[in-house]
Amino acid sequence: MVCSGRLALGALRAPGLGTWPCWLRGSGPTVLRRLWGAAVVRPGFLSSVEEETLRRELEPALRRRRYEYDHWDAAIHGFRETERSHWSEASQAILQRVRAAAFPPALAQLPMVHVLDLHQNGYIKPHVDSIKFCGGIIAGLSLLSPSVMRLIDTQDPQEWLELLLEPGSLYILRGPARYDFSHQILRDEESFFGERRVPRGRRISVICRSLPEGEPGPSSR
Ligand SMILES: O=C(O)CCC(=O)C(=O)O
Ligand SMILES: [Fe+2]
Ligand SMILES: [Mn+2]
Repeated sequence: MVCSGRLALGALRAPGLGTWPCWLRGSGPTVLRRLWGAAVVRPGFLSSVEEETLRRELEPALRRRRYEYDHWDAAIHGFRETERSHWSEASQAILQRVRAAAFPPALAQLPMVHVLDLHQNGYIKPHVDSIKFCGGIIAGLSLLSPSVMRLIDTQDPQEWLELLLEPGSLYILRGPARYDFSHQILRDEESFFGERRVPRGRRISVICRSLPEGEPGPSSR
């Protein structure tokens, strides 16, 4: 699915596409060219049954926790989170699909999956994931609420890209999108994708990451 004529981004042509897809918008052709293949969204990656499978499995563990707000220097506000290594068979199959879509077969991955529950008034400030805890690829599923993820070039704030993350979508950040740009999730008041208002409700993300570089993979332990 492409949305022709909506982007006003000049004559940029993505490989294999007539125009840029309608879930990405950016400051201009340069950023789109730089991040093509590095910041990827796959809308409808999950079926509604798969989304419901994950949600139902995660809800009990999340509900036991309280939303956290009070860390003044923290990147994330209004959230609760958990990490999970044991999953039902149905969820394992879903996560296997995510891993296959996002990671080259030989790349070592963190066995723990990060589950982040953002309250409807929660948000994520611009940050770059620490290289101590995260390798070169981040892959996240979004459940429940749509949201806008904004990437900003850490060297040049004029260069930005926005990702529209619908429930059931998968996003992948790698290469320059992982290291040269910060990422954030907009708070409800600022949650617009161009002209389009994207009301932010509660959002759950399920995030797989590759192993930090220099960290011995499971096979070499
Ligand atoms: O919720 C997301 O999809 C992103 C979370 C994030 O940026 C992080 O935990 O570092
Ligand atoms: Fe992050
Ligand atoms: Mn975290």
